[in-house]
Amino acid sequence: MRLLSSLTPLGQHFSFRLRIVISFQSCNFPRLFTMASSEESLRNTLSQKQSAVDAQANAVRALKAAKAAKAEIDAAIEALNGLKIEKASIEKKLQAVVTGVGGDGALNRESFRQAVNNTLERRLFYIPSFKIYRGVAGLYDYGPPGCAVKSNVLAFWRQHFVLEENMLEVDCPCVTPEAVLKASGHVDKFTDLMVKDEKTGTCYRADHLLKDFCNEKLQKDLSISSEKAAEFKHVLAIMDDLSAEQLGAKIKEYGIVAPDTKNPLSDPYPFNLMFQTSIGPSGLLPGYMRPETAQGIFVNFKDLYYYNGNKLPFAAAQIGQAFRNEISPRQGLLRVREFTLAEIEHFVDPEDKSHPKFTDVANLEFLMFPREEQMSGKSARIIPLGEAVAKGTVNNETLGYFIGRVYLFLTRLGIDKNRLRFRQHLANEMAHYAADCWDAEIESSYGWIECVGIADRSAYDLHAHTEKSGVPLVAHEKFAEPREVEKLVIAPVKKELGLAFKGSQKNVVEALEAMKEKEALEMKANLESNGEVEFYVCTLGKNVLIKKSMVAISKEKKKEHQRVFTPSVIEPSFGIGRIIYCLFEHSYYMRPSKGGDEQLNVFRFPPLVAPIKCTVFPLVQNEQYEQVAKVISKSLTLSGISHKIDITGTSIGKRYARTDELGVPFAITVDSTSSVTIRERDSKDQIRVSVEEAASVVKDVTDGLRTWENVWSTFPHHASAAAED
Ligand SMILES: Nc1ncnc2c1ncn2[C@@H]1O[C@H](COP(=O)(O)OP(=O)(O)OP(=O)(O)O)[C@@H](O)[C@H]1O
Repeated sequence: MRLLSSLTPLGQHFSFRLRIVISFQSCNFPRLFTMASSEESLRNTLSQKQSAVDAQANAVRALKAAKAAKAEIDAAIEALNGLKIEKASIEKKLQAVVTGVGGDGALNRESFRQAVNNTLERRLFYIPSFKIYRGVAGLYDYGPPGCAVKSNVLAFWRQHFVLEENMLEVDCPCVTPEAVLKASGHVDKFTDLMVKDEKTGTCYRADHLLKDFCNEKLQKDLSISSEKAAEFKHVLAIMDDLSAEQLGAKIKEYGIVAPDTKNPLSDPYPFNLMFQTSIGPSGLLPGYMRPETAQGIFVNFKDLYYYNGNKLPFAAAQIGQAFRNEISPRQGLLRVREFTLAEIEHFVDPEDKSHPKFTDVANLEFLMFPREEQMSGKSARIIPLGEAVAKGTVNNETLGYFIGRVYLFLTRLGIDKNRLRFRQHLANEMAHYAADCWDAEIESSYGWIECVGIADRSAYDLHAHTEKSGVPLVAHEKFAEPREVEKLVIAPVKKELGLAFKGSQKNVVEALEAMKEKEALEMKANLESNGEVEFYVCTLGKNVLIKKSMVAISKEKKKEHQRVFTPSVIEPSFGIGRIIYCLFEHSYYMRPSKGGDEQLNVFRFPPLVAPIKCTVFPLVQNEQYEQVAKVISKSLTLSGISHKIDITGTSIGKRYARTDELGVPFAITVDSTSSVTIRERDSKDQIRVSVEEAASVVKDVTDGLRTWENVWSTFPHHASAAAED
């Protein structure tokens, strides 16, 4: 019994069963006792006791085994939980890798975007155009603060580029005759592939649907195999190479349907993005709304070159509206149908693309994403600009110079340098004539967005307009001494060619004249040895047989006084709306109100771009304070500082919150007739200055002549606006 009493509850359970066995057998003792001797009886009792001991020992062993098993089970459960945690963390990491943000990034991005956009629309930074008529997709109005930000961005653009680089600014019409855009290639090639919902007729950009499908699979479907993931990545990489047929085949293969209705889609077909019009009442002169401002500069090259004293290099610049009839405008200001472009066309000698001021930017270091690194699946990394040009990653110094200047422009506006990268175009993204292209991409809640394209377009545009207009858009290099040069002369014999090729004679003549020196000299050698040669005429799409009598090829020596050449063009092209939207996102943050019960919106715009630099508040509604506020307002006006007086009777805390939401960097509060406080938006710190000094202090800080830290240490101050409520 001692043994039993020392057992655990499980042991007692076993012992209970044992006791039943014992008592059952003891019921039979009296009858057995009469039939057996006392020895036998004792033996029986002993044997029964032995059985009981054995049973109890078994029970103890079973209990021990159960205990060991329980420990094992606990350990297994712990291991399972550990594995589950590890799995969740790997899932998060995978999500982070594919989305580029935290594991729950998609949700954060969306709620962040919603918060920014609610504030932007509520405070009239920008709003859908024609809202009372239910709006039109892809058209937006800038309201007062948005307009002010835009005009500040453009003013800084003019300062940073036109003024500091001595550029020639022009302003050309938006309505452009067809001939100009035919020459530039826009009439024939400025297209996107479109698909239609077969039932409703709603249009979509075919590549966007395929891109969205692949991205969604990669980002949200964690169950796809690594082979499938590689396939989707490959499709994304070759997207720009896909023909209409290939794009259509992929859409069918993946079962992509109309996103809004799930209806089947038509085959993709090209849609020209230009808005067509006709110029004048006759309707006989077709025209388009320009899709870019650049063409206005190219067609004026001759006059601008003359204006510049017939000297290269020089740059012309233009700010203006561009129009693109986007198939499916989306993402707010990022893809719209009318937008402001600021473009620079820098004309340079193709044989000398060095830049005298390259050393000014060579030491800049920032995120670059060269073509090779993209192809090998690596990430953008920080590269010194000087190194990128020296190693040939960036094609030439002038292109590199503009990349550096664009970096400085964007970061001074307030774009976060850690969310800005320069991505080189892949070979399939570049036009065949381009020497090199880099996009300044800014990361927003929509991902990485191309905001500035910086391209070396070689001589393509000027060549094209020379050819179509018949006006040579060329530059001259005058030699100090005449130079003897050997020139290749290709003289097709039109009579012979006409007899042989009849209607195709013109194609053959043009192809012969377009031969490069190496090809022409090879033809000459072949004609001399064989008398005839096979020649591929690209516009006919076939070989023709050229005989010796059909063309004369020679090299002649000539004295030349100048070199005539078509300049190369390096073009930085800024989408102002995209830059502004990214700036809104990079500047926005929320902070708790003083009581902590509310989240307040703030735009931390640098003074340079802030829509209003300063607000003036009389602390309470009172005649004397309002008079002081008017005096300060007058001196701010004289100093050229944009500002606003807020004399509403609301609490000072509410008025601060309202201006923080507009991104106003400074607030002057009139709380006496001799001195006032100036509060800085982000730190909420305040200094006390005399009424007479207030405007000049704000001006010094907004103009960047003094820092806030400097004025803070100079004037009496106190931290974090105790009186904000
Ligand atoms: N629909 C648009 N809405 C707003 N900005 C645009 C639009 N299309 C182009 N931009 C801006 O104009 C700049 C120059 O235009 P570009 O022709 O190089 O763009 P793109 O390569 O056609 O742009 P995307 O590929 O995004 O359509 C771009 O870097 C971008 O900032």
